[in-house]
Amino acid sequence: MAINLTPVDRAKYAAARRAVDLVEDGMKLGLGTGSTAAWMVRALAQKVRDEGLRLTCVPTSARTADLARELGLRVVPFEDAGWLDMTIDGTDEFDGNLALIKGGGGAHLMEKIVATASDRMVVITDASKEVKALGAFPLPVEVVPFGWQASRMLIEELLAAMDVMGTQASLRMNGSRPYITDEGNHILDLSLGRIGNPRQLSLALNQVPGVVENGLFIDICDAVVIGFPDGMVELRDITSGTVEHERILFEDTENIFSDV
Ligand SMILES: O=C(CO)[C@H](O)[C@H](O)COP(=O)(O)O
Repeated sequence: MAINLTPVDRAKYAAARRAVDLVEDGMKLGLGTGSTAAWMVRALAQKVRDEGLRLTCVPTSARTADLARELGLRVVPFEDAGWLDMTIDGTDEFDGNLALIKGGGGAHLMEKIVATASDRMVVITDASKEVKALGAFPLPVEVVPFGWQASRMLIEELLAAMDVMGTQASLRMNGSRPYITDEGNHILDLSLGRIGNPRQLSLALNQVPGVVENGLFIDICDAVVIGFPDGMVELRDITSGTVEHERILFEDTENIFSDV
């Protein structure tokens, strides 16, 4: 079968494949959300088929749960899983300390809960998402629908006193209606340009009444796998301080690509 993926998808798939190599029999795994995480779910399902692994999977969104079940992975409710061994997820941005902006796919609340309840969070990404300073990607903030306008005003007031370049908070839309998260909330996307102090901003945002969670992941991610279109991957582990390079071969991927 001819494999006809975009270069970005090849990069995402390569990263996903390398991350799945970290999965061992018996693990309890958090499954992220987004297009890169979907590659990981496909690669994981293939590994389970090939090696007969027994895994327990906790998805971070209804979308991921549907895909994982469809591909035969064992999905359980988070409350039944307990502490997880590892979460593998995508990101919208990451910096040199592996601080992240997530939530472009609207799932950062569940993603943050699941990742922080895991021994390790491994992020999978293509190289375009690495930044010197976080903030070019609009920062998602999940807010409860009740009084979201008041939360927005308070957030914009707060941003004026923070080390950021922009202060605009836009309600995320789904066509002509506000976007609704899996938890029934809205999302405000903050156009910040550059975030001088992500930790301070994250703490301050979560103090605003109505804010459920923001998309900054600070000191949560342990390792990043960066994929490239030619199959090269770089695995940077911040806990061990190691950097590894490897090439993923695409030849054995027909089963995965055939369901895309
Ligand atoms: O945070 C997320 C969803 O809430 C995603 O991980 C992030 O948006 C990256 O998505 P993609 O892999 O499609 O680029």
